[in-house]
Amino acid sequence: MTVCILGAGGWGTALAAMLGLHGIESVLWARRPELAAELEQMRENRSYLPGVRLPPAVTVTSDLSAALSDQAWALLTVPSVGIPELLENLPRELGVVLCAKGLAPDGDRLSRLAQQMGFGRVAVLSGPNHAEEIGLGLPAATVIASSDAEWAAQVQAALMTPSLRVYTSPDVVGVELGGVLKNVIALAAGLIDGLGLGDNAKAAVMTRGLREMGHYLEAQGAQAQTVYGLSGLGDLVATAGSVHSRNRAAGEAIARGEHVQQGGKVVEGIRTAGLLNTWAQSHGHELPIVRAVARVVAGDCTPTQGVAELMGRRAKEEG
Ligand SMILES: NC(=O)c1ccc[n+]([C@@H]2O[C@H](COP(=O)([O-])OP(=O)(O)OC[C@H]3O[C@@H](n4cnc5c(N)ncnc54)[C@H](O)[C@@H]3O)[C@@H](O)[C@H]2O)c1
Ligand SMILES: O=P(O)(O)OC[C@H](O)CO
Repeated sequence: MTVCILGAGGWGTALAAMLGLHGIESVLWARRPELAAELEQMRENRSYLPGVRLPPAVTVTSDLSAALSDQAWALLTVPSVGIPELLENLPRELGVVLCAKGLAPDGDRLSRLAQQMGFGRVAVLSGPNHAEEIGLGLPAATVIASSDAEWAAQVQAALMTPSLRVYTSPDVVGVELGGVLKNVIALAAGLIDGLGLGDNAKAAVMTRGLREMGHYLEAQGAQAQTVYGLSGLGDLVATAGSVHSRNRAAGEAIARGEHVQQGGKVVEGIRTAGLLNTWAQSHGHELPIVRAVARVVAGDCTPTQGVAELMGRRAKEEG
């Protein structure tokens, strides 16, 4: 079989390269013909994943219908802002595996958006998976979540290789939102790094951040234990502590007073922080770290003021 991957940024390229390393064929769709041509020719995605070779088993195209030819399902690896438009252009009978770690424009889950748009088979793929490492074939684990267990098992079998261990889960909400929220907490961890506040502060922000993730996941109907799995705690650890993470690096850059460019490599946590903060305020929930990050990235307070606000919250039980 040929795995269909829609989106030729770092993540789509890494998945194609990893499958190719193990002799599994894939077709990688890039929206821009010039990027597709460059990838086909150079066998490397120098803009989004430099240093990772595209094995011969990877075919690149900018023709969406050609990429979808004879495909029962596809991995959607474009950033969350591009998902609505991409879904619009896909046949509703296609099984869609959402790989973006962000939210729909109205703050809802992308998997719910796909269902509302009429897709019958919807899954999410999420876990501690830096493209830079997956693309080189370094060992990693991830989770495919869908309410359709039989189909999830098919996708699991298609993606499982000696370098990627794929688990299934029925908890779409929990797996999807773990990957979404960890980006905001990783941004907070980057702010701590950039301010030079030390390991204790970073441990505090990650641990209290995990609690916020759990609070939000439960409010959205996720299973309680999912936040402690690969897509929650696992991805938080991988992202908040990584040299590869764009979210952590963005926090560090903001704390140093640098401008974070939007439009290059995607930093999902920036947009997510605002959407989650709006939700928390309108629904009367406390997500203090999310709120602090949202305020900092919106320019409503400085990183130092954000930390002071968190430290000055009322005394309470850990819970
Ligand atoms: N990079 C990683 O390590 C990684 C791992 C797991 C999940 N993710 C998630 O995957 C998603 C994509 O991340 P990435 O790292 O591949 O991004 P990236 O910044 O490397 O590349 C984004 C790519 O998407 C393209 N694009 C942008 N808008 C588009 C649209 N409307 N339609 C089609 N293509 C569009 C861009 O041209 C570019 O090729 C994000 O939600 C990210 O959180 C990334
Ligand atoms: O580079 P980031 O911060 O978008 O993180 C990439 C992946 O989500 C890590 O699992």
